[in-house]
Amino acid sequence: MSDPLLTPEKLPEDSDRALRPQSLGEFVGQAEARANLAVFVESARRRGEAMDHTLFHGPPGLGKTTLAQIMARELGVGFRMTSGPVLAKPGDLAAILTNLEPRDVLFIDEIHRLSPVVEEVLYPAMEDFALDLVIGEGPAARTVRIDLQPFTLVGATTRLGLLTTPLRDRFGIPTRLSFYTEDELFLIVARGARLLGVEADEGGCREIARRARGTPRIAGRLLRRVVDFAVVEAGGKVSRALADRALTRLGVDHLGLDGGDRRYLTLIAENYGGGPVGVETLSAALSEARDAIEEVIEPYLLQQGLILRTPRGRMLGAKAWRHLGLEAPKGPGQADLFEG
Ligand SMILES: Nc1ncnc2c1ncn2[C@@H]1O[C@H](COP(=O)(O)OP(=O)(O)OP(=O)(O)O)[C@@H](O)[C@H]1O
Ligand SMILES: [Mg+2]
Repeated sequence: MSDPLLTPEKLPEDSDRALRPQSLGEFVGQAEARANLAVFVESARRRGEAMDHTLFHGPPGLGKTTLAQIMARELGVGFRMTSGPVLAKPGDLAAILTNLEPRDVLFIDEIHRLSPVVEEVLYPAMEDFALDLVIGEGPAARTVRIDLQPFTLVGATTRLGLLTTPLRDRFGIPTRLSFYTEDELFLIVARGARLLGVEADEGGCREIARRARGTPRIAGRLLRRVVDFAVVEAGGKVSRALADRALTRLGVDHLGLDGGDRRYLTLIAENYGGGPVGVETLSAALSEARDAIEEVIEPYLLQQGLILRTPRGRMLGAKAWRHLGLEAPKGPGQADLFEG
């Protein structure tokens, strides 16, 4: 990614632990998902059964991992964590599954990156809490079924569309996470400042929230950087003026866009007349992986109406032209047909 400050992807130095909410009650936003999960958790507890398999999907940094951990804690069960790319062989997954305690939560991050042979192991495990092992080879080979403890699989993915249908269908509770509102991010920033022991006024917290790209992970990261400026230049106090100055110096504009976002928008405006232009073309021109463009850059720009997805490619919305301070070209097929 072009700008490590604004990427919603997890970076090594994110010491998430301090700011990570520990219970559903502490978790801000995603009201619908939270309310539903509270019911499913309570029901599973009362019945003394494993909660149904749950799939979290949505852009990076919105709280998928956090919610999975909270679920285990609220269910009062163990939490095991792995990820699609880490599970190379069927045996890797089988080893984890056979070691689960009853009703444990097994969290598989990036579940869209499971290899097909590993995914095969998951089907009977999810459906019947069983493993089908093949013993022997050739005509003598036979399948032996091993029972597993009942467990809850929690999957997370930034790319729902890349999940196979059989896998997707085995999740009883699919849950979509969406970008946070400014008010929700305000609460998250204010809580973060409290936990970090920093003096931050309402205007300061709101300025950070407004520029956090709808994403709690970015809100936390911007807060830490603004606090650095506050400590060195403002006696440790985060005010609106200090936050504005710090964020502007960090290249984060008033919509929360960073250099990479602006490069993307400017490219479409200046080289492709506002589009439509295909994502492969953009990927080549920006030297960014197509996945990064689709998973990290575009979701927020789409949500903000800065770009539009059409069958022929991406187009700039009227708001993007205004934001770049450029005149939208007139004529059919241009952005003003898609006033957004
Ligand atoms: N609702 C929330 N309230 C407060 N902080 C939150 C909330 N959701 C997420 N966070 C914080 O944002 C950061 C990112 O959350 P998390 O790691 O759960 O995101 P994710 O969706 O799993 O991201 P990825 O797709 O990259 O794995 C964490 O530091 C967490 O503390
Ligand atoms: Mg995660």
